[in-house]
Order: sequence, then C-alpha cells, then structure tokens
Amino acid sequence: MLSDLSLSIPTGQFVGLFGPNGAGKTTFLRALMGLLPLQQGQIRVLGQSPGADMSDIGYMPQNRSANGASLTGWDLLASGMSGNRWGLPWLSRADRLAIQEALDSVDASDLATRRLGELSGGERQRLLIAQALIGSPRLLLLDEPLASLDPVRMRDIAERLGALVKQRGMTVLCSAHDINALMGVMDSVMYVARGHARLGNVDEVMTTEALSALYGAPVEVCRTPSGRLLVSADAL
Ligand SMILES: Nc1ncnc2c1ncn2[C@@H]1O[C@H](COP(=O)(O)OP(=O)(O)OP(=O)(O)O)[C@@H](O)[C@H]1O
Repeated sequence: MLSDLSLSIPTGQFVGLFGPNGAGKTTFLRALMGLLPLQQGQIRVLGQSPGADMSDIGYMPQNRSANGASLTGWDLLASGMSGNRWGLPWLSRADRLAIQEALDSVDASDLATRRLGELSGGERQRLLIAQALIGSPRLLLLDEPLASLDPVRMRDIAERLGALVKQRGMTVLCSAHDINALMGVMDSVMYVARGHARLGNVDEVMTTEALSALYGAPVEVCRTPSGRLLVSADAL
C-alpha cells in the first residue's frame, strides 16, 4: 500500500516509474486512472478527480488480455475508438487518421493487417502502446510497456516516446524495471519502495543515499564507465 505520498508531476515531462516487484507502481497508475478508491488523501489528474474525464488520457495496463486472436492489429486499435472495446465501430476519416498516426508513432504500421494470434509478444506490445497513443493524449500512463521487447526495440520505443513528449508537450508516466532503457529519455524518476516514493531527476533519486533511505536498508547505486546505472543490495 502506498502512503505518505505527496508529489506533483510536472506536465510535459517523461517520468520513469521504478521500484521492486509489489512496490505499488501499478497501484499508483490505476489510482491515477480512477480504477482504485483511495483510503485517504486526494489525487488530481490534469486538474480533475481521477476518472472524471479520460478523453485526454492514454493508458496501457500491465495485465493485457490475450483475447481477440483473430482480430488484426488495425481491429485492435479500432476497437478502442468511441469507447468500444471489442466491437468494431464505424470509423470516420479522422478516426482512421488517428489510428494510422498512432501506428506510425511506434513503427507498427506493418502490424495493422496481421492477426493478433500470429504476433510475437513484443509485436502485440507495440500495438498496445499504439492503442494508448490514439488521439494524442495529453497524459500517457504506461505500465511496463517495454516488457517483452528486445533491447534494440526497447530503446527505439523509449526514444520514440521521448520524442513525442518533446513534440507534443505530452506528459508520460512509464513504469519499467530496466532504468537504463529510459536513460537519456526520462526527465525525472519516481522511485517507489516500501510504500514510499521519491520524485526528482536521475542524479537526485538514483543515489546510494536516496535509495537506501527509501528501502530502509543499504542499497548501492553505481554508474559504469559507459553510464549504465547498477542498483544492488541484499534487500532487492
Ligand atoms: N487487486 C488487488 N487486491 C489486493 N492487493 C493487491 C491488488 N493488486 C495489487 N495488490 C497488492 O498491492 C501491492 C502493490 O502491487 P502493484 O501491482 O502495484 O506492484 P508493482 O510495483 O506494479 O509490482 P510489479 O513490478 O511486480 O508489477 C502488492 O503487494 C500486491 O500484492
């Protein structure tokens, strides 16, 4: 359970959300979506209560349904339009352009005609990121979007998302386990552990002192000569 959380995520930033398994990353994203009731306190998302107006929010959940093996990639994206999940709505020209733009933004247009049942985990993953990007949301909440991607594709998607933040002024909150995949792309890090969180730039948060305080146990943060961050501790 998350507690004593008081933070404000600046708009137009790419924020990496990190922490060990079970720390509360998914819980935090679901609370922002209005999918979980708060026991205490309050959250404002784009100035509103969570869940009040989702039109400007794109969300890629962690638990991704394996349904729809016979649907194509295009069908998957179309099914999310007009709030229609698996039905296939009539699409306006603007809807079709929005789908194509979302596919292009993650280099997934070649997957539009492929059936979901034939795609690799990483290919489906790219389509789901595209689905969350439909309509150019102001806020994008991505729960482990880089899981199942190979290192080259991981970096490619991270850089594409980083470019969208810069081009559109979009705010991205992206949970991940490999901090190095988002290095140079993130503006800030939110690190969650033991129900507490710290938000700041990489150099403020990813330090031996800051993480040891969050974990309540000695944690060592090192940088390799090539700039990779390594976090190690018996407690992890
Ligand atoms: N629906 C639920 N009911 C009860 N407890 C839950 C529920 N969902 C998650 N939890 C618990 O809340 C805690 C935080 O889980 P959460 O999924 O937010 O962690 P996470 O940081 O996203 O972890 P991971 O890196 O493993 O995905 C865990 O202890 C988990 O068991």
